Amino acid sequence: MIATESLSKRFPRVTALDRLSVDVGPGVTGLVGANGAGKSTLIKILLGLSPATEGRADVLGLDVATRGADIRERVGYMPEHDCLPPDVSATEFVVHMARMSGLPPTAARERTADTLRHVGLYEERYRPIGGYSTGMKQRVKLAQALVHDPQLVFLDEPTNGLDPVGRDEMLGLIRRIHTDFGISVLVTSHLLGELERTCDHVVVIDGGKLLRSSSTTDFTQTTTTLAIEVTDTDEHPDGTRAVRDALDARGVSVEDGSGLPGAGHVLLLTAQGEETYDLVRDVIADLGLGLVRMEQRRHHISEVFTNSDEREQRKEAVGHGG
Ligand SMILES: Nc1ncnc2c1ncn2[C@@H]1O[C@H](COP(=O)(O)OP(=O)(O)OP(=O)(O)O)[C@@H](O)[C@H]1O
Repeated sequence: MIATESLSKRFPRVTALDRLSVDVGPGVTGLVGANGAGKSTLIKILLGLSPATEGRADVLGLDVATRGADIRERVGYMPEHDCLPPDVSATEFVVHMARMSGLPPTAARERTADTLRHVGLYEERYRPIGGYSTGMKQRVKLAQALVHDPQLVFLDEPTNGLDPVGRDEMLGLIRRIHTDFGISVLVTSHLLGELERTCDHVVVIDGGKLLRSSSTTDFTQTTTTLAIEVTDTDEHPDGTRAVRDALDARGVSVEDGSGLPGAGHVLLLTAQGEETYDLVRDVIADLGLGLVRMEQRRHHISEVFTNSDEREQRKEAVGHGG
C-alpha cells in the first residue's frame, strides 16, 4: 500500500523525517510517535501535498512526486486540526467534498447520507457544524475522508480531544472501516496503547526516524500490561488478594501495583492475548467480586523503549549508523 525509501524532509531549522524506509501493507496500520515525531509531515508527503527533500515514496504503486492528484483520488485524508466550516451542515459539507472528488450530484448525496450514518451522525447532520461537539466534528472529518470510497485512508490523530468513551467509539469505527468496507487505514496517534487494540501493524517513529515496524501481536506480546482493580465483599474482605491468589493458582504471575503513585489496590499482570482477559474475567466472576476496572496500561511512546532489549537494539542501531 505504502513504501518509502530513505525519505527525508528538512525544514530550515528541523529535520522532520530522517531517511525513513518503511513498507505498509493492507489492513489497519498505526503510525505512532510523540508530538513532533514527523507523522503529519509523512502524511502530507504521501498525499503529494508537500515534496520530500530526499528519497522516494509510493502510495498504491503511484510515485508521490509525480502522481499526487491520482493518489488523492484514491486515498481519503482526515486532517489533525479543526478545519470545518462552522456555518454549513455536515450534509452540505460532505456533499461538497464528494463533488470535489468528482462524484455526480445524486451519487454525492447518496454516498453522503450513507457515510454520515456509518460514522454515527443522524438528525444532527442537518444542523450547522459550529454547534457540534468535538466528537461530532471528528466524525464529520472522518466522513469526508470516506465519502469518495477510497482504497486507503490517512487519519491524523482522530482521537484527539475525545474523552475515553469517545476514543473507544472512534477506534471501533476505524476498525470497521477496514472490516466492513475493505478500506485500508493508516492512523496516527501519540498513544501506543490505544493503537495496540485497533491496528494489525504498528510503525513507530521518533525524531523522523523509524524505531520499529512490526505486527501488533509482536508488539503487544512484549508490552501489554493489564491493570485490574476489584471490589471487596464480606466473603473476600481483601478482594485484591483473593484475585491474586486465584490467578497465581492458575499459573499467572501477578504483581501488586498498589505501591505505584495513585494506583490504589491495583494488580498488574502481563497479558498473553485474549485468553488472559477471559481468565481474569472468569476468576473475578467465580469469586463473586465486582470488577472496578481492567485496562491496558497506557504506554506513552517514551515508555516503549524502557525495556532493556529495546535499549540494546537502539544502541546497536546507533552503533551501525556510525
Ligand atoms: N511547515 C513547517 N515548517 C517548519 N517546520 C515544520 C513544518 N511542519 C512541521 N515542522 C516541524 O517538523 C517536525 C515534525 O512535525 P509533524 O507535524 O510532522 O509532527 P507530528 O508527529 O505530526 O506531531 P503533531 O502530532 O504534534 O503534529 C516538528 O518539529 C515540526 O515543528
